[in-house]
Amino acid sequence: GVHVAEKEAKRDYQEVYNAIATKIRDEDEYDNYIGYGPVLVRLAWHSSGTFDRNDNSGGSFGGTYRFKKEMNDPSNKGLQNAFDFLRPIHEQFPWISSGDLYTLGGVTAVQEMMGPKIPWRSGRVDQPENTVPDNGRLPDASQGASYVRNLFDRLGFGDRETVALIGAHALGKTHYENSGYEGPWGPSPNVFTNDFFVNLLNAHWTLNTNKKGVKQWDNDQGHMMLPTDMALVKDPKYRKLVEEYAKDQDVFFRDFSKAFAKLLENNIKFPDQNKPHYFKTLDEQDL
Ligand code: HEM
Ligand SMILES: CC(=O)Cn1cnc2ccccc21
Repeated sequence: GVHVAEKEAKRDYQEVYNAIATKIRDEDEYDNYIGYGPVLVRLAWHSSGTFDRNDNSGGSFGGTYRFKKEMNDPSNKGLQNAFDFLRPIHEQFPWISSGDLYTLGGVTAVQEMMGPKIPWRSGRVDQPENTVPDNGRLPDASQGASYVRNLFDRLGFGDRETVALIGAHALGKTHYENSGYEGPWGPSPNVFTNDFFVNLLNAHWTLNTNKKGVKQWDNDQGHMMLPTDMALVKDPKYRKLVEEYAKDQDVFFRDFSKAFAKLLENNIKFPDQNKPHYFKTLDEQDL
């Protein structure tokens, strides 16, 4: 059922944001100097994307990613890097819940990669191991548009929110050892832009079977797209939205911010007193 967040305690969440942001800035060598930003965004998404609106199960509230059943979900391969990155932050701030930490990590990463401000509320409460949702709720990249539409409908999202959210694939890269897909990163792996949409529309894409026997789309500049990425330009309704976001990064940022905040809060009811935090970036604080 829907979880009720606990009333916000007198805590300095900007301090936690700053610790995460400073660590992202310092540990820049990870993944061939892409850094930890993208994998932190993926952890926030995967810890929230288990939500099912049909029975109000899953979602970020209980911080259940910390348990091996969820951590070892094949869909979560590679996210241990984000978990290990956050461990010293959790030791420094033991009062923060796992669910709050995993979602705050994604918010910090988006903002420090020059993405939009993401409003964030605290109050998630760690739940026991017997509340871990089943594996298999996160999306399969080999599928087409109708699969994507159904999966995001289960998460409570329409077409506009779905296309905006997948725009996060402007960040980071795919890794053979995690998902069986591989591709050098896109034009801006650790700076948030609308490049994913521009790329989808402008490049010439060829469907190949890669070294792991997995089908993926490659272009002549060495970039790649997943089948579910390509579905966004094959489906006419999705394509309209891709064209809109490729033309206007501000509209993409506005829609991404709303949808990402909603994703991280799925299945949670927050007390009115828990106001959304709009965190300052390190640059805005001259740190
Ligand atoms: C149809 C929906 C989606 C599918 C099938 C999908 C699938 C994937 C796959 C296969 C990877 C590569 C993982 C690896 O090999 O390391 C990946 C990476 C990534 N995904 Fe998605 N994804 C989806 C939606 C999303 C959403 C909604 C977000 C965030 C809002 C997101 C954020 C990311 C990020 C940031 C990476 C790069 C991670 C890194 O560089 O380590 N994805 N995704
Ligand atoms: C930047 C780009 O389009 C490369 N790319 C395309 N699809 C992706 C999925 C996950 C991570 C990176 C991805």
